[in-house]
Amino acid sequence: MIAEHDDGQRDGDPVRTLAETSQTPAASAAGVPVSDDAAPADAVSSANAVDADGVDEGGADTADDDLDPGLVKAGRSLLLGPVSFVMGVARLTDIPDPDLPEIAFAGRSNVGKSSLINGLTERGNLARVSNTPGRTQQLNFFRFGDAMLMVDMPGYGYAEAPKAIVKTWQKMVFRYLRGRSTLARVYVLIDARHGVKDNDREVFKLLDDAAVSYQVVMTKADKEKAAVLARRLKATEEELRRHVAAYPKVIVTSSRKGRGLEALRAAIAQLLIENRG
Ligand SMILES: Nc1nc2c(ncn2[C@@H]2O[C@H](COP(=O)(O)OP(=O)(O)OP(=O)(O)O)[C@@H](O)[C@H]2O)c(=O)[nH]1
Ligand SMILES: [Mg+2]
Repeated sequence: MIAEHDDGQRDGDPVRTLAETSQTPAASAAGVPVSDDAAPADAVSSANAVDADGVDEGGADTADDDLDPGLVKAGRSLLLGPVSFVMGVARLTDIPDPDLPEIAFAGRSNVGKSSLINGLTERGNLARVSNTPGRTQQLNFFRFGDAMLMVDMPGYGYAEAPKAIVKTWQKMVFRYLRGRSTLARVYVLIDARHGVKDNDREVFKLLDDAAVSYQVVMTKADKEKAAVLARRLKATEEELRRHVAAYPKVIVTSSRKGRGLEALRAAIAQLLIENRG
């Protein structure tokens, strides 16, 4: 039985404004609300300590408490503020003008990209989620005020769709990652149960070669025991040290349990602050 939310974006949908919160609009023209005491990058990643007591039992990561409050506030204001679906793109010639900083969520099919976007924005149906690998088949662009664009990407690797179609969209994913001038960071999602696979390594190499900054986010942490997760986290961070464009710290998340979302929001806010220079 395939469970999916079917009220997300559609091919060729008109621009669609989604639920707007009462929060301060994310973006003054400059982007993110800034705290004068913004913490260094490492403060954000310190939220990733793995709990010692087994599979995540739910609730936000307790280490979220260690985050810089200014960045957390900026991250919440940005990600929980107004967001609109801009368009779904099947051909690179159709993508929106590169007039805002952009972040993209990449990863193997079914790793949890669309779910993470819904978790980060607390909009259950912003991005389409499915048990079937290969649900997202276009580059889906979301706009956060005047602050940034976010892209939900089709997955790479195995997908339950005709081979020729999968090949076309995966080619587009790789070309987009290589050639988008406004791409501020790619979040490469890795399933906590599976760790880094060879097709993830291909993406790491592509991003290294293209000098596109990227950070690994582990997903579905609720599905893995804490001890295994801790080992996998260490191994992944060790592997990333060999990659020039990789951010050294991994953020551990569970969209299902809300874990790590505050840390990721704060990291995105910090990125935009840095990007603004
Ligand atoms: N247990 C658990 N399941 C999750 C989590 N995040 C996503 N899932 C499930 O994983 C499946 C795939 O999620 P999606 O968000 O559609 O994954 P995706 O990477 O966007 O997939 P494609 O678009 O097909 O590449 C769905 O059944 C989700 O409910 C999580 O944090 N924990
Ligand atoms: Mg998806």
